[in-house]
Amino acid sequence: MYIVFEGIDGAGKSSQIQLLKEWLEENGLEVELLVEPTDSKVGKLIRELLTYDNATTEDMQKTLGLLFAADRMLIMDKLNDENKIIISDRSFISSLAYQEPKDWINEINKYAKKPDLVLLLDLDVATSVKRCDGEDSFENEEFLNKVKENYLDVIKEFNYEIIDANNGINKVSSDIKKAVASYVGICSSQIP
Ligand SMILES: Nc1ncnc2c1ncn2[C@@H]1O[C@H](COP(=O)(O)OP(=O)(O)O)[C@@H](O)[C@H]1O
Ligand SMILES: Cc1cn([C@H]2C[C@H](O)[C@@H](COP(=O)(O)OP(=O)(O)O)O2)c(=O)[nH]c1=O
Repeated sequence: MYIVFEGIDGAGKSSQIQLLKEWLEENGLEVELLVEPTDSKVGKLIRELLTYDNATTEDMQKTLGLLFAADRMLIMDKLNDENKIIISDRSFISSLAYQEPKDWINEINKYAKKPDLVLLLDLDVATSVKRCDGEDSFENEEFLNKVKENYLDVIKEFNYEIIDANNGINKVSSDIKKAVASYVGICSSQIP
């Protein structure tokens, strides 16, 4: 099963993925974690470009779109293991939310595997900017407002759950577990 966490910067994806992994493993399930951008040479180049002031320009966004698409192709083989639950921090859905135009992003990602479940951590943009260190040029209210709008549009094409990420960490984790339970055969009555 391929579960993907999506959301704007600082939504709580990394924190929640760790809590979900622990819970799934306590329930006897094998879990593997992935993250995009990856730690490949392509991923490292992406992270460097994200710190450049021109990262949000149309030309650079097209370059980033191609680099993100290439970077995720490097891990596509890991997504076919049906004996594990693969949880990824981001996917090509991030490209649909952050980059554009949408039809081109879909085309260059047409070989990317579609997630079985997308968990969209929906956070207020002002809170996101407060939580982030401002290193990436994307971490500004104007850009992230557009990203948040894009997420709520593109997500409808997938099997998804929207999680209110403005709550405390334990409440968010409980909501995520309740959303995931039926997909992985765990009884949700056990979830506090
Ligand atoms: N529910 C929450 N309430 C308050 N702070 C949170 C919450 N979830 C995460 N944080 C904090 O916000 C920051 C970003 O969290 P992180 O899990 O790294 O988000 P992401 O992976 O989406 O960027 C971290 O400092 C983390 O401790
Ligand atoms: C995977 C992906 C990430 N991104 C952006 C989202 C983040 O701003 C940045 C990833 O940096 P990261 O530090 O991982 O941010 P976060 O903790 O919020 O995930 O790259 C895209 O623009 N397109 C993509 O396809």
